[in-house]
Amino acid sequence: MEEKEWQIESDRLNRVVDEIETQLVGAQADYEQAHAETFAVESNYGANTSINTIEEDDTMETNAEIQQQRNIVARVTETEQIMEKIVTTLHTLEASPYFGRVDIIEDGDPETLYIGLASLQDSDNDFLINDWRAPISGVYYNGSLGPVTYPTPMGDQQAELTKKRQYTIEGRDIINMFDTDVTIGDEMLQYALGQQNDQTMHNIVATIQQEQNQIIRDTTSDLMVVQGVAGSGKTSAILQRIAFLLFHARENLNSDQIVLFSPNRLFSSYIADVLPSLGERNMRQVTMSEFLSARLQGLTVQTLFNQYEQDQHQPQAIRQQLQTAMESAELKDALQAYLAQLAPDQVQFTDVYFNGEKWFTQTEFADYFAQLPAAYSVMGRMQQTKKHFMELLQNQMVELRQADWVLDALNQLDDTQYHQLLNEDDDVEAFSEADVDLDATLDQVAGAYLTQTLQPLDDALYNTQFIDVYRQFSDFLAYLAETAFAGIDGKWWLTKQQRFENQVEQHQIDYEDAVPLLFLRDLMTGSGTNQFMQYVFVDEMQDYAMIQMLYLKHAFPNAKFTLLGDAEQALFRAVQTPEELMQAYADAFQVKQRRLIKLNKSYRSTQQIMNFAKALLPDGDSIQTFQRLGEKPTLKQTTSVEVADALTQTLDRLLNTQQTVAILTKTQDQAEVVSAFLDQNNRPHQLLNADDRNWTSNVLVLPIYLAKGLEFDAVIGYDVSQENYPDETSTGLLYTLASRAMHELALISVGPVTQLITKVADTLTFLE
Ligand SMILES: Nc1ncnc2c1ncn2[C@@H]1O[C@H](COP(=O)(O)OP(=O)(O)OP(=O)(O)O)[C@@H](O)[C@H]1O
Repeated sequence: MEEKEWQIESDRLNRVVDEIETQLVGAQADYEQAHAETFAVESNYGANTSINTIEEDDTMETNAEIQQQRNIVARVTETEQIMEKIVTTLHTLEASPYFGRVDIIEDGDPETLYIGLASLQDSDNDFLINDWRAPISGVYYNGSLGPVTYPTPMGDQQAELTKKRQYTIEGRDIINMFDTDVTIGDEMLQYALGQQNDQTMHNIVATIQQEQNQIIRDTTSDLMVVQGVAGSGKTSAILQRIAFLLFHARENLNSDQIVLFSPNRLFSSYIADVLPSLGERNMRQVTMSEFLSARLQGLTVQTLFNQYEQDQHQPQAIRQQLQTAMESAELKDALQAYLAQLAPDQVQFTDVYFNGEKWFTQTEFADYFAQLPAAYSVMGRMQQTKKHFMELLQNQMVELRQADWVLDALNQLDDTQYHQLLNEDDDVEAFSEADVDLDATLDQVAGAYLTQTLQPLDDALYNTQFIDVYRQFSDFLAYLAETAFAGIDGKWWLTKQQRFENQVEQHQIDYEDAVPLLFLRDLMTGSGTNQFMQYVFVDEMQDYAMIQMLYLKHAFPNAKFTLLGDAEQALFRAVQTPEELMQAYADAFQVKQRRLIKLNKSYRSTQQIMNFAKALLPDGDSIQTFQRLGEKPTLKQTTSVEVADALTQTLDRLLNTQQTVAILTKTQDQAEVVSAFLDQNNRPHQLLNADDRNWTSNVLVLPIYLAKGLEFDAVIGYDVSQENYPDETSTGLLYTLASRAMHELALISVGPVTQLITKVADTLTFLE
């Protein structure tokens, strides 16, 4: 580019940074003032609340005052947070003010817009930088030169795009800059992708590709399914999409209303920096096992990974069939059919206890339920039963105000406890009148005491704990036996029932049973839904069973769903085509607006690594690779005697040029073997398992399934032998393994290499 052009850009950059620095001085001062104010109010608030609580006559006044003080604290804290955010944003912009520019002609007027991580206005309210999420910024990512449109509140606006320029800027220095005419050009991407991995993911806003942009900027789909090949930017798209949604619905959406189901715990820390780097708070994150455990308190839910490890030891055909049946969408139909035919005497009621004694008995619940009209659904009758017993409890509480044990208990209270109970009654007027009448006061305190003391009972009723869900589920399994569900002989269902009962006795539950059990409970009781969640994201969707997806839809009925995954990376179940998946989800979710997006271009790995990974797949040809060159992956065949040496040599070689090296194994047991080899040879490393949330070492040993969604500079695939990867069912594992590597891949086989790899030998370099 001409020197003059550089000069113009450089001058402008300097002016923008000057403006940022000026604004920073002001913002910093405002922030410090806000901080001082919060501190002053908080100190004051603390002092005020401690004065009056002992003086009983002042109690009411203090309460009102506390409320007022709280409001003040909330207000000043909010101001402080806003100021802090402005300062942080300005610091971010100072480090790199913008990365893109578009020149457009709109209604005959030329306009130049600069695009960065956040917007910046000067004192005349002119935009010096536009937020990458602003509607106009869309043309930077989407449009080729020529006519473009972008959305405005008044409808689509037409414009002519005459220039698109990209920059790499550090502070006041333009490191690189070039014009491009189509989408975001290769040079910037080359640079971004050639970097070494520093253990956490980065945002990609400077180089978002057109096809990724569709996912990020979609605001209308109720269900979006993204099938994207390994390294195509699915996870990146999720995170930038969240930042985009938070920007667009700032008033109506906050990050607590977005949840991401992530494949494993390591992944959560891997992506933790992306949203903060974009000036947003992280969404909620949970793995499926964590989500289920939270809903099944008291039981240890087996994880998907335990299930996988267990299957390695006992791949029994029948167990597999039972599992598939338990995970199918049809199981939900079976649950509904079961409930529809459930006779009152089959409902498994249980006693509700208080202080070790039965308060309401199983028979009372059963009798009440049985006399309700059978025309109502089980759920309807159950809710009526719950309502009835909750009212009954309320009435009992009124009667019990005079009971001896209650009066005795009140006599034991000291003054503070007594007054605390009085204060718990938030009906202020009733309290002031009651104050003059001793009997009424006592009655009121007794009422408050009972409400507090019997709260666990109220909770138990509210949570329908009068149903024994485990016995009910066992009965459901018997029903599956009777109906030979999924064409499986009843005797096998009975063995499943037996296993379930044994497990529950040990406070455990199989992964595949957890969702059906929760579904049964929720369908019986009308519970388990969260109306507040607005967006649900599921990464690695191919690892979820259909029944689990249905359950998520049930649990978050108001949420829009974005499901992302790669059918080829299916480690735990059979591969499905994207169209099949979309159809299945769309039928199951019954949504109006749905969209299927396919990402076929892979960005993570060098072309050589991807050529190998693609070759492993039957339809690998459809995967496009990004032109970034490296060495061919290597393969070394060794023996069980020499493997430890081969491993250490390979590791040492890779560490010469790469920062992070992951040794990926098929199972956790093999990871332990590898770790022992490295220990013997004094190679520092970290062995990871399913409970780990983060890592610190630059040499990691872990099973492939825990590396899902992650990436490393170099990967060593440990023991790619025929014995370890015997047939096509292992293709997904090898493909996932290979596609975790950004720059280098080395494979080691103990004994003969798997045929899955020998047939693609030309994509590899063999080492002696
Ligand atoms: N537009 C882009 N600009 C820069 N880097 C990108 C872009 N798209 C993807 N990448 C990089 O490619 C790598 C893979 O992206 P990401 O992890 O989002 O892919 P994925 O589809 O979720 O992969 P997988 O399914 O294999 O886990 C990351 O390092 C990401 O930063």
